[in-house]
Amino acid sequence: MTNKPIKLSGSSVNVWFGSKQVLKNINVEFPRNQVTALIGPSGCGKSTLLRSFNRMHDLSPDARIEGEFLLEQQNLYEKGLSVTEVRRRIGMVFQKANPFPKSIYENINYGLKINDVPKNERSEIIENALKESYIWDEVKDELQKPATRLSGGQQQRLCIARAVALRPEVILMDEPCSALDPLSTLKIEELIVKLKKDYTIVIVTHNMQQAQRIADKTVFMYLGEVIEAGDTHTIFHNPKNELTGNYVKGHFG
Ligand SMILES: Nc1ncnc2c1ncn2[C@@H]1O[C@H](COP(=O)(O)OP(=O)(O)OP(=O)(O)O)[C@@H](O)[C@H]1O
Repeated sequence: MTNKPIKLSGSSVNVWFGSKQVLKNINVEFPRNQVTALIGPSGCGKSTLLRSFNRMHDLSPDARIEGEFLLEQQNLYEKGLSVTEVRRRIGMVFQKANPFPKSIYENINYGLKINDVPKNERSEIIENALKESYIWDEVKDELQKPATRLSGGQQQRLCIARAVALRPEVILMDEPCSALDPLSTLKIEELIVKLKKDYTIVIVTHNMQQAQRIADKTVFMYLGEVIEAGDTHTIFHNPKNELTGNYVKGHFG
């Protein structure tokens, strides 16, 4: 198990949608500068847990959330802490790349604007974010082109660039490769492994090979609970819980 300090954690987390409880007494820790994979069968609550950390349920009237969510010492649900500030520090990348229907440049510029980054600093930040996300060489001559004309894999790397431009501390990724071909998937995986030098990454994935290729730590969830968490090699090759073993061997899910 890793000895890295904990960057992000959830304690005694319970979440309901209406009367249905979808997360049950979750305790989870994400080490700094590591990639942690959340795995488990469809509907077990992986996305719900991920989204709780950057307050994506704030606008769901039927969502009820209990527990403590900490980014280091910062309580993410503290009264007076704005959602914009939480999301500046905890970026998110979604399953389906979701560029705005604007130029490549503007896709990144927008977040800088709403976070009050001075205008004269933005071009350099945009260039660096595109470089950091392994897409600069492909788009540097057409920054004014609509982002929606990029391929799916390029759009996803642009969305990662959009997240890193704000210098978050954590990047949450919800099945970022599920809509991509194998080559684009490998590029994103390479990128994720590189990004962990600067960011703490939590990724939801259904791809067991992907979890083993990129995650330092893996958390197995089942029916709204964390069944087992540990270093990825142990979870896949020597799990303590029989349910974990059956899931990673593909016996259900
Ligand atoms: N906004 C919502 N309102 C009501 N129910 C919801 C909402 N979001 C999720 N749920 C329910 O919560 C449960 C957990 O869903 P969640 O998407 O977190 O699971 P998951 O493990 O990420 O699944 P998948 O792997 O299929 O994406 C499901 O039963 C789902 O229907």
